[in-house]
Amino acid sequence: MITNAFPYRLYLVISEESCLGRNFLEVAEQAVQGGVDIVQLREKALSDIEFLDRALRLKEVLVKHNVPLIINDNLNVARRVEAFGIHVGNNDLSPIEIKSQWSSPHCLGYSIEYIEQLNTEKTKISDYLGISPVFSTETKTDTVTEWKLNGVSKIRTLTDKPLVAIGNMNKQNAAEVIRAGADCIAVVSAICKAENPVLAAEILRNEIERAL
Ligand SMILES: Cc1ncc(COP(=O)(O)OP(=O)(O)O)c(N)n1
Ligand SMILES: Cc1nc(C(=O)O)sc1CCOP(=O)(O)O
Ligand SMILES: [Mg+2]
Repeated sequence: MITNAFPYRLYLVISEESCLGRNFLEVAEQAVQGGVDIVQLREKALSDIEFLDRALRLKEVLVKHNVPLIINDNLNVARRVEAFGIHVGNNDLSPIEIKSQWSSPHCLGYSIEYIEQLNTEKTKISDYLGISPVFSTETKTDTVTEWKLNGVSKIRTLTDKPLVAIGNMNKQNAAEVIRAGADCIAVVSAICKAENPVLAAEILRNEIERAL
């Protein structure tokens, strides 16, 4: 469920390469203008120095709009950029390590790929959970469980943590995924590959709001 610590509804996960050759900073700012209220920088192929450079530039844009920055996977970059938080999955630095190395109140997101994860210490100490993936997607293919709507509902019955739905989320399915129990919708393609990222974010935001 939504908390004061995680009040976000529309979550952009962005990388330079997802933006079809456009400037990713402009795409991020347009997304925020359309209603994105939290942004994750996910760069899988850059060096730490390059990742840090992109993160610093993105943070400069987001700070103007009071929108928090989450860093994917890389705790060094997250610390150096003084990010709001970090998102990790089962193949990354463990949430327990992160909490011990980077004190609260930083926000820790953790991907849920197996139902059994809901009973673990890693989940208990995380600030939000990524439902990974709700629907399979070409953007990330090394996934395990396609949760679908009934998976979202099942996870909802087992935890009060804020739930972020990710994986092929778009304007056609956002409302039903919220109604199934997600609190927040995370997207790459639906905004980064949209002809008009402002409009794409506005439509997604409206779909979310109408389902609440
Ligand atoms: C909001 C959100 N949810 C899930 C993920 C996936 O994280 P992970 O499982 O660590 O996979 P990679 O993104 O690192 O490939 C995410 N990034 N964001
Ligand atoms: C970054 C990420 N994580 C996923 C997961 O399942 O954990 S799916 C994904 C990519 C989502 O991209 P799109 O909105 O283009 O489907
Ligand atoms: Mg990861």
